[in-house]
Amino acid sequence: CDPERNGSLLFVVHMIQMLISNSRCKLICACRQALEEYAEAMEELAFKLLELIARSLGLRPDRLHGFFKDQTTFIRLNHYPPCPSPDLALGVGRHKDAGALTILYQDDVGGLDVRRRSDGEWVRVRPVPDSYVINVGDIIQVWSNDRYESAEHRVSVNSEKERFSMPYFFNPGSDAMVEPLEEMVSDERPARYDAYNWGNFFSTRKNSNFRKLDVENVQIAHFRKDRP
Ligand SMILES: O=C(O)CCC(=O)C(=O)O
Ligand SMILES: [Fe+2]
Repeated sequence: CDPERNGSLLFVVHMIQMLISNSRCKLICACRQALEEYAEAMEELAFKLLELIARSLGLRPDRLHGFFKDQTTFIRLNHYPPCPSPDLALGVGRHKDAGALTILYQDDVGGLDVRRRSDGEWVRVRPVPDSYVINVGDIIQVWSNDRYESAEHRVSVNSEKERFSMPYFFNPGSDAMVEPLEEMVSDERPARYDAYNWGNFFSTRKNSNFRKLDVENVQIAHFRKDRP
């Protein structure tokens, strides 16, 4: 064993390790920067959508802004590998988005299904290039006292193609108490929900959101005043 040769081998290994971790770091930094820029653009869009929703409810355009001071907004990067038996597996189990708004980017593979209210059928959301799918979440359903509805959806997998999607979940601060807005409540249409704390609701929900459950996860229906 030649200590000099060993030393230079170790040096080469060390250099390779440095190169690998350096390029990994560069990749992570580039990815981080792209995501930060994306998040900024999404936030701008989310506030515009929030204003449109407020207007559609006859409210001041900035009526809902205050709830988003200490946002718990996040982005998820979803990868659904191909599955040889798509009938036996789901990419994401049925659920409703718990937050205020979801701005979903999906590639051209398709797999998002929305439950049609009239007959309970699952309907595929056809991917449209250069466009987003906007989900109204549970919070807007509650704020609007059921004028808006959070749609149930799921993701089916594809037998041949992998699929990518990137939802931006626009959520209020964890201290926010969610309840029907006073402007949405009247003698003819009393508040349909009791107030709940968003932070507690979300931490309970996210622990089991995407598993196939025998029992229903926490839902806004549990806060309905007319629940059985
Ligand atoms: O991948 C999708 O199209 C939707 C994913 C989804 O519903 C979610 O992450 O909440
Ligand atoms: Fe979702």
